[in-house]
Amino acid sequence: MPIRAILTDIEGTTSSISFVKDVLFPYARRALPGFVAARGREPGVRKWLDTVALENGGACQDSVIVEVLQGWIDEDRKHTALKALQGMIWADGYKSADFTSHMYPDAAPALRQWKDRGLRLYVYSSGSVPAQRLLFGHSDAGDLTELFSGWFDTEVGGKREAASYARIVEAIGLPADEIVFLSDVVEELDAAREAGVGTVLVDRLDDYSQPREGEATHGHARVTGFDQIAV
Ligand SMILES: CSCCC(=O)C(=O)COP(=O)(O)O
Ligand SMILES: [Mg+2]
Repeated sequence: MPIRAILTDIEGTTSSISFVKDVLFPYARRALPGFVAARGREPGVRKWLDTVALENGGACQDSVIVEVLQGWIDEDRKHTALKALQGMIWADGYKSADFTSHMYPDAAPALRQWKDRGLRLYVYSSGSVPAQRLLFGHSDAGDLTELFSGWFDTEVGGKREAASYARIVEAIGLPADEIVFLSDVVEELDAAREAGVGTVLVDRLDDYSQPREGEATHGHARVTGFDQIAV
């Protein structure tokens, strides 16, 4: 079956886990109290703060919501409300050039080559769609946003649920077996495979001290960089 689209994860796949954990998360954690104080009344922000409050028993002070969110950052919770708020906070960091996003050296050349060959490229990450656009728009390899035909976050569903990939397949409008999903997380690849999508485990040795080999790959094709992916 010819491959006509690539769907890629971000953290641990195009970009290092340490960039997300050591740069993005601490930035959001530090900026959160000021962000909520300054913008907490904006409807687009309030909606997510209220979602967090509801999950913590209902109405509570903003200072409590901030503490809950900071706890979630520490736990690396992939909660849609947290991810939406993080994306808004990171916008300031990228705009003021506090950081650019990490791209593995093999990622941007491969994405460009696949695009030039006529493949359609999509992103599926736990990071919100605005955060994904920021990350690819301010990467070490320049602005890569134009390469992508679509963006998906957890509003489509969790990354370990087959139904999310079925929805993405529907949105892309190609047969599932003409799409390949790239990720560092085996459970995400299992869910994609259940939906009929092709899978490649991107096993970044800088991110994972133990290579996932043999049974640990759950039978997914395994590469250590995008330059090893033949499509
Ligand atoms: C794109 S925003 C930064 C990454 C992030 O917050 C995150 O949770 C990434 O998870 P992924 O699904 O890309 O592994
Ligand atoms: Mg990942």
